[in-house]
Amino acid sequence: MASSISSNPTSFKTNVPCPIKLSNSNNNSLSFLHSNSTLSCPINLSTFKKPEKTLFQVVNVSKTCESSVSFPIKLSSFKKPEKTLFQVVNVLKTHESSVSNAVDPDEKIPFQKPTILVSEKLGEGGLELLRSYGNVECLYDLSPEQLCEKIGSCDALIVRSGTKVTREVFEAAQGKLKVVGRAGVGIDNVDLQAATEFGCLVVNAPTANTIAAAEHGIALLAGMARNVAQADASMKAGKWQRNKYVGVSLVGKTLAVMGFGKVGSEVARRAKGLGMHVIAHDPYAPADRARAAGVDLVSFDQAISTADFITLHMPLTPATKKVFNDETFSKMKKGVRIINVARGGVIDEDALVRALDSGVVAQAALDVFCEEPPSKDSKLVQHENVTVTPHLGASTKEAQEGVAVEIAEAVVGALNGELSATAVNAPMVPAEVLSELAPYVVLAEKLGRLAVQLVAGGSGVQAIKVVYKSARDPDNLDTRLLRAMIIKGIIEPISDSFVNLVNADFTAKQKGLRISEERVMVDASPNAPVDSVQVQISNVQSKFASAISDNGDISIEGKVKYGGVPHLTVVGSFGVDVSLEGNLILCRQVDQPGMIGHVGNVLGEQNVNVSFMSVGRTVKRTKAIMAIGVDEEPAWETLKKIGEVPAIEEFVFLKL
Ligand SMILES: NC(=O)C1=CN([C@@H]2O[C@H](COP(=O)(O)OP(=O)(O)OC[C@H]3O[C@@H](n4cnc5c(N)ncnc54)[C@H](O)[C@@H]3O)[C@@H](O)[C@H]2O)C=CC1
Ligand SMILES: O=C(O)C(=O)COP(=O)(O)O
Repeated sequence: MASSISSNPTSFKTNVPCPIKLSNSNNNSLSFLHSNSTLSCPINLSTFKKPEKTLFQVVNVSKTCESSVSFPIKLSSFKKPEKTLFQVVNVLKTHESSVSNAVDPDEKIPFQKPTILVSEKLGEGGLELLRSYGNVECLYDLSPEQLCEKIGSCDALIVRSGTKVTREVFEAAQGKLKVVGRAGVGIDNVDLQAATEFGCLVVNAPTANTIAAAEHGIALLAGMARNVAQADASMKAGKWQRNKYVGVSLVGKTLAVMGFGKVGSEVARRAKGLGMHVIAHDPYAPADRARAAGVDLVSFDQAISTADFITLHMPLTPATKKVFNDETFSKMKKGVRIINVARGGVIDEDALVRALDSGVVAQAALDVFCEEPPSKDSKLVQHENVTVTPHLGASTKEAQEGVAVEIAEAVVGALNGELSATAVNAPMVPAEVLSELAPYVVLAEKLGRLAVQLVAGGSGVQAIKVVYKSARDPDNLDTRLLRAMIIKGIIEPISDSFVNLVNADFTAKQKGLRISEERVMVDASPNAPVDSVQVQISNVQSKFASAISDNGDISIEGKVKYGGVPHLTVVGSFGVDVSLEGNLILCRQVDQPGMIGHVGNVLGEQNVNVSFMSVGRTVKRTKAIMAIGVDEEPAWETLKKIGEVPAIEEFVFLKL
């Protein structure tokens, strides 16, 4: 008879402040408790070999922690929280012990305030909000070394464009850093790949400085056209040079907006108000949005070759790096004027100096530079036809207050484990979609968790297929969030990886998991985004043979029912209906009267509370599957007794 108990007892997440404590919840087991019950790790001490050393070993493990250890152990003070817990469990597994007097399990665990490092000047409104939630440290002008030294004790980091958040920073954080907040738009100063690998969420504040940047672009455009900065400097030097500073008019001139996003479109609107003819180039902007603004979307070459003024508003990406270079300057109208309020790196600065010297570019007005601040002897900065500002696009009082509040809200939300609408390295789901998907997120994680526990040891999970059935058009179903949660459910029970929305796809790839998805339209309620979710694992054996469907895969399916509760509805070829709460026992039995009572009695005698029971069968009086929801984890002896009921052919205990 096949039987099993899940061998990996851990289930935890660390993207919230996570105080844990060890407690002897009864004479025979040691439990990790967690304040918001996401961590639950009962360890059966009867299997340990050296009882007296257990506690000592745990303390030794905790010496990898920065501060001295006392019970309760605070996971948040460890350098690698997710690894630490796993290590502790491993140490405990090598011993046999009962730890008496560890901690009172009923003792309340205080909320530990997260540490938030603010490395650049942030508006007071945002700081206030952060202070009401965590311990805020404002440390400006840290060197890269100082930042790496400091980051190991921080849960969140808030930066603007001046702090380079490199791979070294994430490495130095050793898993402690949960979120980087960019108080602004451009995230080219954050190593997103490294953040993703380390499961660190990156959020930005994409809207609050749009108008400030657009207004600065217009200020540079008008100021450059009329030589305002040069004339001012000349007068301050005691001169009166009216003939030297004759400008050019804007009205009737063609302005090419490169990057028709938030800032670009606001610049376009304002330029039209100045009487300019505005064209734009943006490979990803919808033509109808441009048309509605009275702007023609044109090709890159058309834009740069017809414009009198070119204003840059695209992000710095590998595709846009140095797109303004010798070759593209040579295609421009002689005497063109360029404004850059986007990123210095989109221009080859040496090539721009050459274009200015040759007169192809008459003037440039630059707020941003490849290297910030640029060197004091930069030929570009010193060029007499160039106007410069020290990255001031977002620097208005209004924008800075707005950005500070926007980022503080995003960071606090992320520390609370909420999904962020401004995440840049995780599925970004609009708030209304998020609330609609929330119950399915729980269902997805539980189905992943169940499916992987059905795999027989040594099978090696590789190919996973997820089928979403929905009454809605498959193209309107954004499944990224659900896929990530299924991956989390699959990976966490079988490894020491900490998986979150940020690193789910990356971790799956690293572990060699191939996830394919299918969206199927079915006749169901259009009010629900999803009718059912099915998880199949191919090419594996199951420790519960009945979970194998007709096509040879482990297959389980679930639905969200009755006010948002996730239910398991299909196991293999058997229909069942059991809510996915607590733990689950699946039994295959000969379909005959009295089975529910029999098994219920065995559990009742051991004081295991049955929360739900459901029987599913394919043919009457042949085989049936009984799904039993239990609040407590039954002792091994109890499960054994279930297995000894003559009509029961196989059973499995699964932890949700
Ligand atoms: N100087 C400053 O203080 C500030 C600078 N910025 C910078 O301005 C830029 C634009 O910001 P937003 O408008 O808020 O971003 P956005 O994301 O709303 O717009 C960027 C637009 O560029 C387009 N784009 C992408 N690749 C392109 C390419 N190869 N050619 C042409 N267009 C391309 C995108 O499709 C998008 O429409 C960013 O680089 C941002 O960092 C933003 C605020 C302040
Ligand atoms: O938001 C952006 O992209 C900006 O460039 C603004 O940068 P800052 O926050 O002023 O350092």
